[in-house]
Amino acid sequence: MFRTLSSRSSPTFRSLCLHPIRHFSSPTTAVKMAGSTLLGGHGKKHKVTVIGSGNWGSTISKIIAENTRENTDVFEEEVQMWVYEEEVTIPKDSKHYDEANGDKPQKLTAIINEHHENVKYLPGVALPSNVIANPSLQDAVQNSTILIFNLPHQFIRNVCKQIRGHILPFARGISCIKGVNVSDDGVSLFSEWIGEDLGIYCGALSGANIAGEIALEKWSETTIAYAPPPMDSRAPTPRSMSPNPSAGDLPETTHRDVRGRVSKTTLTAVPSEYPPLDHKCFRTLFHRPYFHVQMVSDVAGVSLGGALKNIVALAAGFVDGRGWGDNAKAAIMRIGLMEMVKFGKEFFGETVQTGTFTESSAGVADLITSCSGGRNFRCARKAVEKGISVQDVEREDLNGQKLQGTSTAHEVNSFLKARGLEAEYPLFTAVNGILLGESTVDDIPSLVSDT
Ligand SMILES: NC(=O)c1ccc[n+]([C@@H]2O[C@H](COP(=O)([O-])OP(=O)(O)OC[C@H]3O[C@@H](n4cnc5c(N)ncnc54)[C@H](O)[C@@H]3O)[C@@H](O)[C@H]2O)c1
Ligand SMILES: O=P(O)(O)OC[C@H](O)CO
Repeated sequence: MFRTLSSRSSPTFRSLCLHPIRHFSSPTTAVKMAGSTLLGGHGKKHKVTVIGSGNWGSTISKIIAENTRENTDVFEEEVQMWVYEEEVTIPKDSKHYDEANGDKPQKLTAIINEHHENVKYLPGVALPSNVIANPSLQDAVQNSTILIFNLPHQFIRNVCKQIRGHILPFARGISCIKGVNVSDDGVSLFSEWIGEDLGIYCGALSGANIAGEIALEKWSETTIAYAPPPMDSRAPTPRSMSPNPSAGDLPETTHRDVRGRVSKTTLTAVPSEYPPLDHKCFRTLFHRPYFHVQMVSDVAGVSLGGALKNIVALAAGFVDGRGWGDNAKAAIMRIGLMEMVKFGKEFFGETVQTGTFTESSAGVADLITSCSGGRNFRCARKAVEKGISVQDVEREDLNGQKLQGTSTAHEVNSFLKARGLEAEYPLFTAVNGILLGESTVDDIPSLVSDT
């Protein structure tokens, strides 16, 4: 059913492996050197906005604000964080609970700006005071050169609609969203969808990144995929400092999309008054001693890893909830990883590197962590244990946080079904069938068996 993956020693395998950019031996030194020596000396600084403030959005805002504070020659210290405004009651067990206010609901942005804590989506974690919660999308993105998209994928379309025409034409994005966009035309990644919709270049961040652990500064790794568009590396940065596989002989305003085609989006170059937006700059923005960044250029592989592993995590939760133990979970991960690679190769072509799935944090590592303790896994496990739907568990247990696996399973299934390819992806198909009540967990072994 599947093509066999290349053996470790084969040239094909070697050429597909990742070649991370290794910059410096110590993370702290890296931040300092990159900020003061390599990126500084430009007239303007980058302003950063994080669009989204959930569990991961708040954690990423914390990371970024710590780094903008340490690199004020490159970035404006203040980080705007767009918050989907809601009225929130501070929980009684929170240190910010105030007897005088009691259970009176308050605006989430006001709570964050006063107490420097997102009491609803990241309770108990102090945010740096340079994270500014902003309920206005258009105000939050104004004059920002770096836009970090970090919200559940079901909301991104509406958010992009609201900011279109209100961002700098030369802004650049990083999508931290784990999901895929399916339409009649096919399947697209949020990084490419955002880029095309807003007329900017957008890379992707994904990894074995359970937000709660990183917010507590427990060590983890992540992968950032960013292929700087040619016009950015031509103007301010010597080519040798900005690895750029998308360059070549393209005209000034064009670049290659994640599938290796010449993009229809016309880009505006980042003016040379700003420090160059390249791998070093993004590493400086995201890397912390407890959050290690690997820079790559495979945007499709990184985005697909983050999206598709959520379907596999649901399957892992199903078999765990059924009480089948670690062997069954390992089988789910093995089959899931193969379907992820197959999907990437089949629909995103040769630009997708197998090594992104098999070697990076955005691939196999995220699969393992998500199948061990992620929300999709936990909710699916509980649903089977209690005999209720995954959506019911999500509503009851997650306090407004959103699962990405359920909608991704449906979206990927409708894409495969329309092409008559459901049987080629038996695990993805089984998960969708179980969510719809058409199959049971007991059916999984026979559904995924290729013998
Ligand atoms: N939480 C994690 O551990 C984690 C880690 C890595 C990646 N991710 C990915 O990050 C992305 C963001 O997830 P999260 O965990 O930060 O979110 P979340 O599930 O914790 O929070 C839900 C967010 O959606 C917002 N929201 C609710 N209704 C909305 C609306 N109508 N319009 C816009 N926003 C609305 C809420 O305000 C809240 O910020 C997802 O794609 C997720 O897969 C999450
Ligand atoms: O909690 P989940 O299932 O949304 O997964 C969280 C992260 O994506 C794990 O890397």
